[in-house]
Amino acid sequence: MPEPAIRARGLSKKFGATDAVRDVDLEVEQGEIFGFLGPNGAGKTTTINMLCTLAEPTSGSATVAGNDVVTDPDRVRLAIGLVFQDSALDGYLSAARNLRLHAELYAVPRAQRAERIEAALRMAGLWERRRDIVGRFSGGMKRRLEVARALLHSPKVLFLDEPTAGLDPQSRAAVWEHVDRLRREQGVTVFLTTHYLEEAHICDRIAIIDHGEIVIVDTPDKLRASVAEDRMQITTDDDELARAQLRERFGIEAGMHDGALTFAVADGEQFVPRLFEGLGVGIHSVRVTRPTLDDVFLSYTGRTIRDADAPDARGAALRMMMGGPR
Ligand SMILES: Nc1ncnc2c1ncn2[C@@H]1O[C@H](COP(=O)(O)OP(=O)(O)OP(=O)(O)O)[C@@H](O)[C@H]1O
Repeated sequence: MPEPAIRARGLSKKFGATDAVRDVDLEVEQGEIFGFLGPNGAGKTTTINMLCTLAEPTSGSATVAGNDVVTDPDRVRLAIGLVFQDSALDGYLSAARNLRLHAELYAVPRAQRAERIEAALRMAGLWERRRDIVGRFSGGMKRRLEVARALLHSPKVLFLDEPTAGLDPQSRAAVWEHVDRLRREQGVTVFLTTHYLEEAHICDRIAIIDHGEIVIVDTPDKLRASVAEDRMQITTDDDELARAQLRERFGIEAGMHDGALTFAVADGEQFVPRLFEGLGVGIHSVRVTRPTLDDVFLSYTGRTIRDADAPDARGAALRMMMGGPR
């Protein structure tokens, strides 16, 4: 087995009496896209900061690309790329100049700089705009440039903290496409946090963290399957007969909703061929709806991610009702 890209054992951080991160155990494989989900104050940034050597653990240990974050922080820093919520680009400089500065800072060998910068700009779709001042870029372009910059020194692990926060849907999609390509073409391990659950599908696995503790880790599919069954809606030649057949042949109780026979099964997609084979009634249409990651988040944390994050009074009231942090 290759060494995991990230390994944490009992990783904990206290701020005074606050347990920001409690006893986190994690293993992220090389080349994996790993998502870290949790409401505000759950401990995501503190965990990332410890893994990136920006904060020291109170107890426990972690390695990144095989290097210990406490005893070998310099090697960890060389092995990682960082993209945080706040832009660290210089808006007065051109895209290419921003990358050149970073390459110098990370001592990318002089002979390789021009080539790497060109490759990074092309990958980010910004080669044509390389001479433009970054201050004039859209939010999405800046974020793609930041990801490109974070990869210039060929890190093994890329940390992205809310890389799509505040971007419009089109720019968000472009950032994810970029991240996905990086993984496919360069095998980079990606550790990311996001508030947009619908975007967490890009992840191979997701960890849900709440009150500083990891609640569950699994693939998006398995997480969805763990909280609810798929919902199926079918229309047929004879819905009453189909309903009786579903009960008799499959042991399923179906109801009529919105003009369709509706029922729940564990794996809708696999059930479709069985349905066609065994129902014995002509089927006109089949619709399979899977539980969403919002359902998963609600089930494991007792809150929806948006309620939990809402800065308004309604969000605060909800959190109080649910016993969460205010
Ligand atoms: N420097 C600090 N001093 C004191 N408490 C802190 C500090 N940093 C974080 N905390 C506390 O630790 C807990 C975890 O915070 P953290 O920023 O890691 O959460 P998060 O999940 O990243 O939230 P967000 O989505 O808002 O970034 C919170 O209760 C926060 O108030």
